[in-house]
Amino acid sequence: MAHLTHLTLSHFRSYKQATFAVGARPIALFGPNGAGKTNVLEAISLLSPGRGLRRAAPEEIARAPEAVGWKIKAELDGMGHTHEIESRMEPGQSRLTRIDGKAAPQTALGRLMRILWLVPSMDRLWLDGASERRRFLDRMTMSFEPGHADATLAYEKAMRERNRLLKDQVRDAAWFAGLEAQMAEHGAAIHANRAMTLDRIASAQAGAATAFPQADLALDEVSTAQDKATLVTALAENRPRDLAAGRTLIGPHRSELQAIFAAKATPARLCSTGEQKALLVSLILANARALAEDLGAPPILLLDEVAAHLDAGRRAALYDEICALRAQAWLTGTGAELFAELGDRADHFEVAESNVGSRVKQVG
Ligand SMILES: Nc1ncnc2c1ncn2[C@@H]1O[C@H](COP(=O)(O)OP(=O)(O)OP(=O)(O)O)[C@@H](O)[C@H]1O
Repeated sequence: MAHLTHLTLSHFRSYKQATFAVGARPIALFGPNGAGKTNVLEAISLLSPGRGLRRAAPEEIARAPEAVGWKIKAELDGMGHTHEIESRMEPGQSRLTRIDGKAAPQTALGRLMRILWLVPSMDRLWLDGASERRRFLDRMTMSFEPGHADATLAYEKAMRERNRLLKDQVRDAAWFAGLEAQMAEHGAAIHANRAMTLDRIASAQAGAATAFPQADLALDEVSTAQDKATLVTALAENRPRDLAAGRTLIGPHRSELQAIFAAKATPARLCSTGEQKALLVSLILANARALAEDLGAPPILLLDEVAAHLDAGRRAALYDEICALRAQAWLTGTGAELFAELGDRADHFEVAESNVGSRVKQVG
């Protein structure tokens, strides 16, 4: 079972310096608003590729007012192997990753451990714009296939260049054809990876004894060609419309992830707030179960205020399912509820703000 054993935060947001040791079982962080609970989860999320669960600019994370750069150090126990992971930023430099003392690309983190998260801003996932849902789908996809990140970056790079041609009204057919071939190649890979994710999630939901409602996911590809040959033709044919719009109007960057509350045949956006949250939890748990099956170990889960909008029955089911998964889940909450409901199935830490920055103290 892959889990963190130690976490040290230096000059990270509200933390000047904090170290804590944790076990493999769930970890409950409780404390008042602004104490620094989400900051801990964000630090862990920065041990995976990307900008973390707040999608913050790396320089914004350095502890104000001194802002001398920040560092996160963690020890990972991954099925018998231990690793030391460091993610840091010095002022004026870009983010650096080290694994076992050696510089490593961020993508190496995605292969070392899988981290999934649910944060309160995702409570609006089914209501907000399609780009949030694509991001959600792509994060699930990267958890199954870390190489999905490379395909996405390569596709976006080629698309940005094509968009520049469109904006500047350049009409060089060979130039367009070269970029469209790249977009089609990576776009087809993106589509295939996303389709594999939907299959994996559907079977993980169908085969599980869970109290959470099944969310049927589908990709609306109305304007999106799916294989390389069709996409390259569609991009070429769409050039006049794209030139008029000044940007690329078709491709996997426009796909829409649709979700249906299966038992009610209701689109997620029309469900109640609690039902929408339950669908999200259902997907995260399915993602975690599928990964546990693929890798032989569950992912690390970061669940920020996950209890919000869930009724008591669903909260109890969530905690039971996390424990059954044997995942190292990091949960936050402001009150005694988390303490009472998780009881001695979790290690409890009190987070408090002091004059030397946030503090984390184990209390049970
Ligand atoms: N770069 C930074 N430097 C110093 N403090 C920061 C920085 N970024 C954020 N903070 C502070 O960190 C504090 C803790 O934030 P965090 O989101 O972790 O709180 P929380 O315990 O999750 O609270 P809530 O229950 O309200 O969600 C906030 O008061 C915020 O102002």
